[in-house]
Amino acid sequence: MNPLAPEQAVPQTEHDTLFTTPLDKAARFSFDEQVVACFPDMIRRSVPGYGQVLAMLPIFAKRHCGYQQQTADGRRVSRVYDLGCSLGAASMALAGEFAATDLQIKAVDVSPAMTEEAKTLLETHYPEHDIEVMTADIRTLQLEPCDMVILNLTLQFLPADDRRALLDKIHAALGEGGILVLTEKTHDFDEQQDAWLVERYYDFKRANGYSELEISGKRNALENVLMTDTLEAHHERLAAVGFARHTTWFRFLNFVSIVAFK
Ligand SMILES: C[S@@+](CC[C@H](N)C(=O)[O-])C[C@H]1O[C@@H](n2cnc3c(N)ncnc32)[C@H](O)[C@@H]1O
Ligand SMILES: O=C(O)C(=O)C[C@]1(C(=O)O)C=C[C@@H](O)C=C1
Repeated sequence: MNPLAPEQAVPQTEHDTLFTTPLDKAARFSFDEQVVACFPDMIRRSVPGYGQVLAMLPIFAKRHCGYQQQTADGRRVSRVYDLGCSLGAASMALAGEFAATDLQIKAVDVSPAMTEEAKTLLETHYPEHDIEVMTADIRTLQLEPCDMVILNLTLQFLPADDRRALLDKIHAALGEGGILVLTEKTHDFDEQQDAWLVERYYDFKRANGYSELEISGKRNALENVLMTDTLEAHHERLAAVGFARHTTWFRFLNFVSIVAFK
């Protein structure tokens, strides 16, 4: 995939019209069938830099995955976890750049509507690749030894108290030299700076065709569902978990991506 044309990474599907009519104020955002149907369009129009981040994943994998893992049938592969995989866009970005025999991907999501569709998409596009799609809660899932873990916009949906334990588990599963790529929406400590970033983020959504009603409907539905940390809190937590180095390699408004090295 060409990082300069990352829109190729995002499959084109149904247009996101979920918040075009006023909703019950208490309706919580959930990754159900309705979201699945328009998810690629929703995420492309809602997350600044989504395509660019996906496009860099195979580039990072090629530098940091050293075929360190052994499969049940004795092959040496790089094992990658895609945690909170949704429709498997990150897995797809990786599979597209690796020979089928070099990589083993474990894509996990707690939403059965997501994993059902992810399975179909991955089997259709990459029938030869070793990709397992699992419906599971990543908080209780046991991780096998691995070379790379992707948390692309997933940690933000876990209860705050569960985030550290997941990162501890990832750190323990990664082999020496392995990496975690952590992409998140964040907020800024400074209220004024935060307000500016949030306003420009809404401008980004407006520029992508979302109306005021859709923007406020989504904001209400995400309240207490998507809970952001500051960039500093992410780095502090990664340090506490024991990652030797961690660097913010991408930032676009309030969205960031960090790579952490075991
Ligand atoms: C914004 S989406 C992730 C997007 C995806 N990684 C991508 O690159 O297209 C967040 C996903 O995390 C999943 N999720 C939230 N909590 C989870 C949990 N405890 N275990 C597994 N998946 C979870 C949701 O079901 C949803 O599909
Ligand atoms: O914060 C918002 O308004 C968003 O739409 C962000 C976000 C995310 O970061 O995951 C929220 C839900 C959907 O998964 C797509 C994008």
